[in-house]
Amino acid sequence: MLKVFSYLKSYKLSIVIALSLMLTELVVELWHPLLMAHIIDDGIIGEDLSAVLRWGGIMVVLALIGFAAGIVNSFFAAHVSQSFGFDLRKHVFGKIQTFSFANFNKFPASTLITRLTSDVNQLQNIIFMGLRILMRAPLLMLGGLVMALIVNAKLALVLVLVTPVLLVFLLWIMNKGFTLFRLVQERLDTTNGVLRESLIGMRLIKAFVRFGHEVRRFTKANDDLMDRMIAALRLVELTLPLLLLVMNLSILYILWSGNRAIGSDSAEVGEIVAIVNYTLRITGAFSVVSLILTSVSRAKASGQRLAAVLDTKVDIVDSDEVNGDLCVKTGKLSFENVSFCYPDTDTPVLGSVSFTVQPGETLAIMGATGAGKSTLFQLIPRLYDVNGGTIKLDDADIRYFPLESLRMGIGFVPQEALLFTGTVRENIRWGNERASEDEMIEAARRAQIHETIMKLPKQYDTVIGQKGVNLSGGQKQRLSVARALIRKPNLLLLDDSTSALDAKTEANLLAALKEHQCTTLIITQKISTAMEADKIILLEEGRVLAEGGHEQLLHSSPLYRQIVQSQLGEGVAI
Ligand SMILES: Nc1ncnc2c1ncn2[C@@H]1O[C@H](COP(=O)(O)OP(=O)(O)OP(=O)(O)O)[C@@H](O)[C@H]1O
Repeated sequence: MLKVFSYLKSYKLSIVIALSLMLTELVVELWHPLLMAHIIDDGIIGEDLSAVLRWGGIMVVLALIGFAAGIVNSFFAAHVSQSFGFDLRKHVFGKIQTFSFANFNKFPASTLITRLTSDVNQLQNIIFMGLRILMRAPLLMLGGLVMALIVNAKLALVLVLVTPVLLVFLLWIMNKGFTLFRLVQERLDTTNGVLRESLIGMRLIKAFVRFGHEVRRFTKANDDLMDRMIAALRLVELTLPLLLLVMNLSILYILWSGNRAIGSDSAEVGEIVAIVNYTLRITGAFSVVSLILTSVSRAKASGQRLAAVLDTKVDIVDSDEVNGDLCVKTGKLSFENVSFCYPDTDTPVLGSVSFTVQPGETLAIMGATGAGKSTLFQLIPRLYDVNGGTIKLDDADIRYFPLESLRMGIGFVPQEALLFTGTVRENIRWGNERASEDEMIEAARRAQIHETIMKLPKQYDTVIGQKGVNLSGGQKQRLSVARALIRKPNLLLLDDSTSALDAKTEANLLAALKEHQCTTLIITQKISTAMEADKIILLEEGRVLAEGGHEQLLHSSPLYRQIVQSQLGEGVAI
């Protein structure tokens, strides 16, 4: 939690200025009842007009000073809170970029969005209020109490008894509220999650006419959020009427005992007016605290949620034995007895997988759905670490490579062709921003997408909608391939990335990849693609069932033969 607030350090001077101005306002506020007492006792009861004018004049000057201090304080409070929010969002976002997939399992996208938006906002609000009014409230209570005791200790005794009890009560409510508001933020995560899924899956929802179902799902999440919010608000809303009741009873007691004190000449009218005035200010301070109690409790819950993100241990980082000089050079890849199961699960997805791909070779990986093909790919750029065995690149354990240079040397085209909002140019150059225009066109040509791009309304400047909505599946796949090729990787991983291409385009793409001698691993379900590879491995339930060239497997693997015959017909010559 302290880590979250450490981002305030950069604004020490502004905070000191804001707090000094807040103190100025406070002093002015505490001075007022004393001046009022002088006006009543010296001026009105003593029938001295000059005393009224003198004390009244001082009162006006002080009020102007307080007013100016309040305005400048607001400027500084706004500057500090907004800058703090900016820094916090930046750092949390930066931290999320370093997360491994195991970390993402703990923090799904919807909760990270809520934390980066709503939770940061809660903290910003509380910092603004803290510098503006919140910190003033306890000081006003303490100052009011001390001043009332100075004016007439006997009459102010009731305040000494009541104020600490109310403070303890407020702290108790704050603590309870914190637990309730943490639940509110969790429900907000769920609501955001449902909303996000519905918006992303809008085409599917319309096609399946599942509009009613989605509305019901959202309404349930929304209802849940409302219920939690009402429960939390009910608790904090109870505090203000209770505080006002106790403080008003105290004022009645002060007036009653003050009346008796005047009778016995142990107090003056001005003193009673001053003490009542201080009691009203203490009541005001309590009201402020109780009104922003919601924000305090919410901010505490939000602070903890953001601290949880910042304190998360990233489990895939450079190892202690990292060799800073290593980078992917030849693209030779070997798996040696690799086994793996996903974090928090105990079912092995890969077991004792071994194979080698020589530099410039193409390896096709085939296997039934769920066999572990995509998982195998994810281990190569260390999106997950192996549980057993070793993966070697250029004959060195991938754990000895600096993570960044390992990933920079690999061109990865995931199963789902994910594009970003922006132009075609921006999407291809996303793979390598330093690439020249010619290099970008070269990558597009190799990916067999250049001709298609030239037919688009603004060619490379054509804007692609969110997630590439205005492109076909095959166009998206080829753009993703171009984005990987612009890096000029020595190792290319294509996860079923040519599935939507027609046979001719696919053959051209594979031929273009071969020309550049980059080691290529390609997951595919199509025999026509696998036949183009130098070597094929058949994966079944996380194990290598067969390995070899097309002809070799036709003779040695009944399963491969079966796949070939199912795709190319029974009459294939063996
Ligand atoms: N993030 C994950 N957490 C836990 N288990 C997972 C995760 N991702 C995949 N799995 C499991 O690992 C197994 C292998 O999945 P993988 O995606 O590697 O298969 P695949 O061979 O690529 O399948 P497909 O051809 O359908 O893409 C499956 O049983 C799947 O349920």
